[in-house]
Amino acid sequence: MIDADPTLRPEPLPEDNDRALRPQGLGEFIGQAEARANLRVFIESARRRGEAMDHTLFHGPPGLGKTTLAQIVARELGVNFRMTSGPVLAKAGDLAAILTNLEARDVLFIDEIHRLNPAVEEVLYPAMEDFELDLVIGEGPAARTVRIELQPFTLVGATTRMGLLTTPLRDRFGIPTRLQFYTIDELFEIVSRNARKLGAPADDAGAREIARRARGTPRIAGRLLRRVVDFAVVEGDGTITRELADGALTRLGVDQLGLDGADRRYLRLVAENYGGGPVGIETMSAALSESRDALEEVIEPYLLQQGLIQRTPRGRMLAQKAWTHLGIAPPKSQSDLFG
Ligand SMILES: Nc1ncnc2c1ncn2[C@@H]1O[C@H](COP(=O)(O)OP(=O)(O)OP(=O)(O)O)[C@@H](O)[C@H]1O
Ligand SMILES: [Mg+2]
Repeated sequence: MIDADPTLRPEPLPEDNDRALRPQGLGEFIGQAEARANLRVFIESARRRGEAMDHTLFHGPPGLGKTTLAQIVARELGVNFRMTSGPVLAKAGDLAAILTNLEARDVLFIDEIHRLNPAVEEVLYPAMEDFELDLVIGEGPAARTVRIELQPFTLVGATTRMGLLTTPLRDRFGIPTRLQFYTIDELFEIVSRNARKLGAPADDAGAREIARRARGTPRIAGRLLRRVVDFAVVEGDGTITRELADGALTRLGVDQLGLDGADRRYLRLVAENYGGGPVGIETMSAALSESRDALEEVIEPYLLQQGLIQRTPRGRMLAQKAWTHLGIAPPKSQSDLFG
């Protein structure tokens, strides 16, 4: 595009969109009431004492606000925010370079912290505990260790897989915080606010319809809202009503419970190929051509929370609600189970 009309801007990247809707302060952050109330106290205390806040770990399914909260913590503490992620830190030296550049009380955010290389993790232990770095200089017999003092800092880790964190790492977080799926009321507030930010009027029933079908997740609420806005602009009069939202979401393959195609494929596989289960996660992974991680991190948490599936020692099983939702009658052995 050369010499384009300035009104014909290229579509902003999804990242930019995300940024536009990201809450900036704790007061603007909706939901996670318990985590928010606690963080408020820890932030205020650190500020008054003039110390670095204790290391904080956010864990929970994708899109619930871990990165957002980490940024908010730094902003509320009035310190710099440095961001990296587990897979990016390949060598101990990479982490050492970041740590030695931190200013007093800064927040260092490590996303996907369960994917840290063990050699890098070793460096993190004394850094977190004593704000010290043990660096090995040279090689072979000439190698020696030098100790470097670090500025006190706050490590904020985020993970979708708490279970994959090593115990020594987990134990070094003074503030472990589990994020929960959002209620429909909370998502309703988020959708209404974001609709205003996007300049797309949504009536209450329209906003609620999107909230109901957002899988308990603000990121999904934001994504669905944008698509519904598209339909409202092109096929409606620009206003988001319940009918418009319902029609748009149905066309996008998001059903009444907010399940998408991948969720339904999962449920249908257990129902149709395994008589409702139990079926092992590896078998599911192979049959769906999805990694086990994706099933456990992204798909299953919401199905479990909704009471659609159960985890048993022998594998996953469908609950009665899933059969009803799929409109399939459970096999005899299963319906006996449900009485
Ligand atoms: N409480 C909230 N209120 C409003 N918007 C929110 C809230 N929490 C998250 N969001 C929005 O949802 C989107 C996803 O949030 P975020 O990136 O913080 O999730 P995450 O937990 O870090 O996800 P991932 O595990 O994939 O990294 C962002 O656009 C953010 O603005
Ligand atoms: Mg994130």
